[in-house]
Amino acid sequence: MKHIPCALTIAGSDPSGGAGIQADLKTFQELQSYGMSVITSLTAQNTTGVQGVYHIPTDMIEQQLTSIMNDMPIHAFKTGMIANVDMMKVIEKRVPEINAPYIMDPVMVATSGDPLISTQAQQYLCNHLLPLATVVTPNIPEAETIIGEKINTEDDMKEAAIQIVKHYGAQAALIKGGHIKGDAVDFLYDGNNMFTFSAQRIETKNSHGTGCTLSAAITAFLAQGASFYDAVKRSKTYITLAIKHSLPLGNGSGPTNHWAPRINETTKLEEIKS
Ligand SMILES: Nc1ncnc2c1ncn2[C@@H]1O[C@H](COP(=O)(O)OP(=O)(O)O)[C@@H](O)[C@H]1O
Ligand SMILES: Cc1ncc(COP(=O)(O)OP(=O)(O)O)c(N)n1
Repeated sequence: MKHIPCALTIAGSDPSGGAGIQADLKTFQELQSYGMSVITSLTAQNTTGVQGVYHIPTDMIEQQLTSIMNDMPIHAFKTGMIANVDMMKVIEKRVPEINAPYIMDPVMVATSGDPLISTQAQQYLCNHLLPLATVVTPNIPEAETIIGEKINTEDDMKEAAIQIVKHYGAQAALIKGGHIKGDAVDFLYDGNNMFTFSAQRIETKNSHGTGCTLSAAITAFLAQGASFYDAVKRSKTYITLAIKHSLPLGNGSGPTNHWAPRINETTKLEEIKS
């Protein structure tokens, strides 16, 4: 039987389907990796913001992980919303045992401005989980929180990527440029080289879940054995298409379109899946 790439997400649930676990599983499926999930928190949220949160007890988070690890292969995994230090301790213990590329989306605050993790958890994430990450994918506000400095320019973004690798010990850092004016430019530093991934900015308010979707795509491609560079390049193509065809749903910031590569863009689909 052909190798079946298996990708796992450890994250919070977004019942409106644009971000969190739901975005991750849709992305894994679209990009042809088998998707699995461990749910850390249930949020009540929609395109306008977060209305409520219920945290899954840590022993149940651990049990979900155990069930998967005892029975299923994991070729790459990502984390998203990990709301508190106790949850982080469970994940920290399991990362070395999973022994696969670890993509960390350091989710802190939703685009709506609603906080998704506690202040102590932000600190713990920087000091304990970041050093375990194969690649960490902060947006600009998250990168600012990690390094404790403002980021205003593309040079600041590159400097942040270098600092996160050198100071916090992540193997690679991808700083995403969604929250800065101009083209949507992301920088990847892998400890040796700085790579630039650029796309024209698409004028839309419907960008709910862009970060979750991008990191899930990187996870899906790394599960298939892609190199770092290829995984990020193909993921950037995917997220750009997903934003280009984003969906005007809800009264706030609508979701990206996870099936975008199938919309009259067959050449793009080949480009992503090759
Ligand atoms: N309006 C846009 N047009 C094109 N690409 C975008 C746009 N907004 C964000 N992106 C891209 O989407 C990805 C996620 O970035 P970002 O929005 O910064 O993350 P997050 O959702 O974590 O805040 C990045 O590749 C970024 O460059
Ligand atoms: C459950 C959950 N996890 C993560 C996020 C943040 O998603 P992100 O892709 O960073 O984008 P926005 O939703 O902030 O646009 C979330 N909202 N919910």
